[in-house]
Amino acid sequence: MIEVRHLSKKIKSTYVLKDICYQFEEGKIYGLFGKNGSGKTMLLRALAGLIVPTEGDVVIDGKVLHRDMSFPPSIGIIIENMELLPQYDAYTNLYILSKVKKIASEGEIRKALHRVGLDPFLKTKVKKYSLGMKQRLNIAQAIFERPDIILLDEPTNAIDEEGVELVQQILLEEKKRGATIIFASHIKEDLQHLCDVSVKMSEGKLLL
Ligand SMILES: Nc1ncnc2c1ncn2[C@@H]1O[C@H](COP(=O)(O)OP(=O)(O)OP(=O)(O)O)[C@@H](O)[C@H]1O
Repeated sequence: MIEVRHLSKKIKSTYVLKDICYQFEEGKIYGLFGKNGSGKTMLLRALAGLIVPTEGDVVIDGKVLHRDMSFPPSIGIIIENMELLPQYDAYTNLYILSKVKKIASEGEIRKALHRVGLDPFLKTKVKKYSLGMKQRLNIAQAIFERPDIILLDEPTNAIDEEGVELVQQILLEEKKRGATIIFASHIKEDLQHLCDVSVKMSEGKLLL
């Protein structure tokens, strides 16, 4: 379970997150919706431990981020401006990442690529990928180690219709596995129907 306690973030003199209190329950899909600049990415960054709150806490399974741990121990994430390693192919990108935690086998890496609709044996360097192919690889990167928490910022960005269906299928499969999924989107149509809970954000606040 992820508990957000009176979370605020001030950048320069502006609060971009304002006193957010919320509990994300295990094994559910949450959609954060809201206009550009409403704070969705910032909230995902706070949940991932990528920004330190100005006030309040993020508590994961009873442990406070930045006090008891630096980052959530089991997390997969797509965040804005993610950088893949452009000079390598898709498999090598995930293979290099897999050496950090040593959770995923080579077979599991190829399976993750297959799940997002990429050819697991394609030797093309990622720098030659289309935007949609890069986004598919981002999704594979977020799920291939079967994390407990999956945070996805605009997961269907640049993805075609067929790809969106794959993303939908993957989210449902990951939920079935027990993962807690929180995604942010400013488009309601493609993923909202999968959400157990849809939450609206506006001006740094959750509208509940
Ligand atoms: N590095 C930064 N420095 C200063 N302000 C920032 C920074 N990053 C974001 N902000 C501000 O924080 C607010 C929330 O931004 P955030 O990126 O979380 O919005 P969002 O809801 O994800 O928008 P989008 O749908 O465009 O991705 C915005 O007002 C933005 O200008």
